[in-house]
Amino acid sequence: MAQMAQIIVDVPTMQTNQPYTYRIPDELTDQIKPGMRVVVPFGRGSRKVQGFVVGLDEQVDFDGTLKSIDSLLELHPVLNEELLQLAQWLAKKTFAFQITCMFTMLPNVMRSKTKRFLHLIDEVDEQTLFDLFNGQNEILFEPDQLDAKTLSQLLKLKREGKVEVTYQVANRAKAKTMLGITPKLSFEQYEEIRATLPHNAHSQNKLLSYLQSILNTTVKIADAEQQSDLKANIFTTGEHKGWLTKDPVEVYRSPSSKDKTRDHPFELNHHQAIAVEKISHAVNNDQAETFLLEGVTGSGKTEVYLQSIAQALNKGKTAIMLVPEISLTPQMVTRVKQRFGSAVAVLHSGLSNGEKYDEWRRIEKGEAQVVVGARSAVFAPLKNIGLIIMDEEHETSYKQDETPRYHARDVALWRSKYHGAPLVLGSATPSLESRARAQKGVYQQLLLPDRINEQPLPIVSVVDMRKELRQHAESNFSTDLLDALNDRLARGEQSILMLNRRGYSSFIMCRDCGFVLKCPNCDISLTLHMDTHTMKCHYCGHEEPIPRQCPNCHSAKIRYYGTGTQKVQAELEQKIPAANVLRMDVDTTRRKGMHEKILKQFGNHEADILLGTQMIAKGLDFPDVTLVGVLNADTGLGLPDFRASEHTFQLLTQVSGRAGRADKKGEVIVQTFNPDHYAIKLAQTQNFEKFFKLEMDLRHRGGYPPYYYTVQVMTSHEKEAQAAKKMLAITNWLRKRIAPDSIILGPTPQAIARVNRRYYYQIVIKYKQDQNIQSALTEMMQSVQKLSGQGFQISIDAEPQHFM
Ligand SMILES: Nc1ncnc2c1ncn2[C@@H]1O[C@H](COP(=O)(O)OP(=O)(O)OP(=O)(O)O)[C@@H](O)[C@H]1O
Ligand SMILES: [Zn+2]
Ligand SMILES: [Zn+2]
Repeated sequence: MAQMAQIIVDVPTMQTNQPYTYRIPDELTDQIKPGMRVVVPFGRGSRKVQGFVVGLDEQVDFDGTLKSIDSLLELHPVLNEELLQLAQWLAKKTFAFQITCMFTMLPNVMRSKTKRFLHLIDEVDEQTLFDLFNGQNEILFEPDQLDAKTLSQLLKLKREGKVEVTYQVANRAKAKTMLGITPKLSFEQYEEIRATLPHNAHSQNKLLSYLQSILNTTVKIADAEQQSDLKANIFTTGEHKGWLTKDPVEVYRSPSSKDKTRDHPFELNHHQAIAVEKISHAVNNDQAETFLLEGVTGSGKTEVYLQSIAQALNKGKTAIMLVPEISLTPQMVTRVKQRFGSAVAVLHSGLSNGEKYDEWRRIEKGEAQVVVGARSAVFAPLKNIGLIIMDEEHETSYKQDETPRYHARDVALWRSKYHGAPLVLGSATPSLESRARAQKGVYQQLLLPDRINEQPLPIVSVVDMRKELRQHAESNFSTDLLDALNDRLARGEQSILMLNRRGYSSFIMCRDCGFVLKCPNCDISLTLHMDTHTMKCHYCGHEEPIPRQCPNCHSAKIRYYGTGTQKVQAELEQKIPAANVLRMDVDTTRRKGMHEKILKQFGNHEADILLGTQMIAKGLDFPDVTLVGVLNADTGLGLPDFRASEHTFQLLTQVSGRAGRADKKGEVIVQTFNPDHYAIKLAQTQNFEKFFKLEMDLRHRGGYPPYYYTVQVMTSHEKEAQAAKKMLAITNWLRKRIAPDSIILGPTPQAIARVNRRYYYQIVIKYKQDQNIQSALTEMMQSVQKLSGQGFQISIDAEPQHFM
C-alpha cells in the first residue's frame, strides 16, 4: 500500500493550480508532510523540478505508472497548514499561480537556487556521524544525491532535534559576527595548568574554571564577560597562553535597537480608551471583527495599537502590525520595541536577505510574538494570531504591483477570519472603500476626533502660485512661505518642506519649439540628475548626457522644467543662508541607514528645515516642528487616474499633520496652481467627512469603485500591432462570457504605452455582480500561458490601484 502526495510543481511554462500526484517512496512513508518542499521528476525527460506538497492520499490501488518523489529540499515543512490554505485562496483571488503565491510567502534566501547546509546541532552516535556527515558538523545538503534511505535517517534525526537545514545567505561573508572564545584544552589539562599557577593569579584561576564550564562551545566575549565576571583582556591573556582560541560567532542579524529602555503605556484619553476597550473585547472573545479606526493626525492611534497588542499578548496570542514601508521608521520601530522588547520581530525591505531570514526564523520558531513590518509581513508565519493591525490603511503601497497582485488588506482579512482575530484598519484619511464599508456597518467605526495635545489641527493656508509668478520672477517659494520659514528660524523652531517629486528637475523642454527629451525605450520623459550630470529614465534605467541644444530645432533654450529637491535646496540656501537644511529623497536615502540618520539628525535639532519628497509626509512625530510647507500641491492631480483627488487629499492631510504635534501651535502653507480644486480646498479644512461625501458622489456618477469592482487586463508585445490585436481578441472572448451589465472599457494603449521596448494595451472591466467573471478570467489565465512563447505578456490585476 503506497502513500501518495499531491504536489504543486514549479515549471514556469506549464503552470497550473492543479497538483500532480506522486508516489512517496516506502522508506519515507508517514514522514512526508504537507508544506514540505520536494524534488520530483517532471515531464517526458523526467527533469528534476521542485514542488510543494499540498496534500497526502492513502491510496491502495495505485496505478503503477506514477512517478516517485526524488528528494527533499528541507527536512521540515516550510509552509504550515494555514499558509498552504492561504496560498490556494490567494491564487484564486489574484489570478496568480499557487506556486508564485507560495514563494511570495517565503524569505528570499529560501528560493530554490540557494545552497543548503546540513548542521549537526546535537550529539549523534559515531556511526551516524561518519555515515551521514563524514565526521563533520556541517556539510553541504545536496538533495539530488540523497537516496530515500538516507533521507529517512535524516528525517528521524530532524524529529529528534539533532539536525537542521540552513540556507546560504548570499552575503554570508558579511553575516554579522562577534568574537567569541572557545576552550582549547580538556578538563584535565586545565586542572594541570591550575596546579602550576602562582597563588595570587586569581583572574587566571577564575578563567580556568570558566573554560572548564564551557567546554566544546563558543561563547561570545560579551556574554563570557558577564557570565564569568572577568574583564575582556584576561581572555586575550588566555589566548596567548594557548588556553583558548578566539573565533567569530554568528549572531542574529536582528536589526534590534540598542535602546533597551522599556517605556510604559500612556494613560489613555477618553476616545482612546473606548477604542482599546472595543478591540480588546473582540480579542478576548476571538471575534474576527474588522474595525476602522479613524483618528485625526496626532490623535494617538499608535498608542491604541500598542495597548491592544498588549491585550493579545496577555491572552497568550500573537499580533501583526503592518505599516507602510515609508513610515516603518526607526522612530516607529523603537516605540514598539520599547514596549514589547525582544518579543518583536521587524520585517522590511531595508534588511539584508540574511536579516530577513533571521527574523522570519525567529517568528517561525515562536521566539517573536509581535511582527512589525511592511506589506509582505502580512504573511509572517505566526501561529495563534490574536490581533492584526494595519496602520495607514489607505496607502497604495499595500497593493503589490507584480504577481501575485494582492492587497495586504485582503490577506489580513482572510487571516483574521482564519484565526478568529480582530483586524484594525487605522487612518486619518481612510480609503473610500473602507470608509464606505464602515458606513454600511460591515466594519465597526472607531473615532479619535481630537489631537492628544488638545490643540486644534494646524491652520492651513493656500497660496495661489499663478498670482505669485505674475508678481515675482520664477521661484519655488511664495513670499508667505519665505516669511514663515524665516519666522521659525528666528524662534528656533523647525519646519518640514514637501516637494512631491524626485530628481533635480522632472524633465527638460525646449522653450522655442516645445521639444521634450524622452527615453528612446519608453514613452516617458527623462529626468535630469545633477549628481551624475545625466538624463535618466526612471522606468528602464536608460541614461544619456544632458543636451546643450535642442535635438529638434537646435535652439540653445532647452532648459529644465519643473523642479526637484536639489534645485529647491539650492534656492533655499541662497534665500535663507542661515538655515540648516537636510534633504531626504530617493537619492539621499539610497544607502542603507541614511533614512534613519537623517531623521535622527533632524530629531536632534541639527537642522532647521527638513526638505523631502512624499516620504516625509507620514508618521513623523517631531515636537518642534511648527511649520509645514507644501511646495507643489498639484503634482498628481493631473494624472489619468480616478483616484487622483483622493490621493492628493490624503497626502496633503498627512503632511499637514506633521505640524504642531506637541504644545506649540502648528501652521501649514500649501502652494498650488489649482487653489479652487475641491481636494485642495477640503484638505485645507481637513474635512474628511465632506470630502468623502463629495468624492463618493463623483464615483457614483462615474461608475467607479467603491460602487463598482474593477479588473484590469493588460497585454504587451514588442510589436504594437500585435499587442493591440491580442488585447482585442481577449476582449471579444471575455465579452461573451461575462454578465451583460458588466462594462468593458477599452482596449486602450496605456498612458505610458511603451516601456522597455514593449507596447502595453489594457482593458478595465467594471462590474457589480458577476457570477462568471472569476471563472472566465481564471480560464483565460490558464489558456494564455502558451502565448508567452510568442512574445506576449498578459496580466490580470484585480482592483488596480493605478489606472495608467
Ligand atoms: N494617552 C496619551 N497620553 C499622552 N501622550 C500620548 C497618548 N497617546 C499618544 N500620545 C503621544 O501623542 C503623540 C501622537 O501620537 P501618535 O503618533 O500615536 O498619533 P497618530 O494618531 O498615530 O498620528 P499620525 O497619524 O499623525 O501619525 C505621540 O508622541 C504619542 O507618544
Ligand atoms: Zn527646440
Ligand atoms: Zn526607459
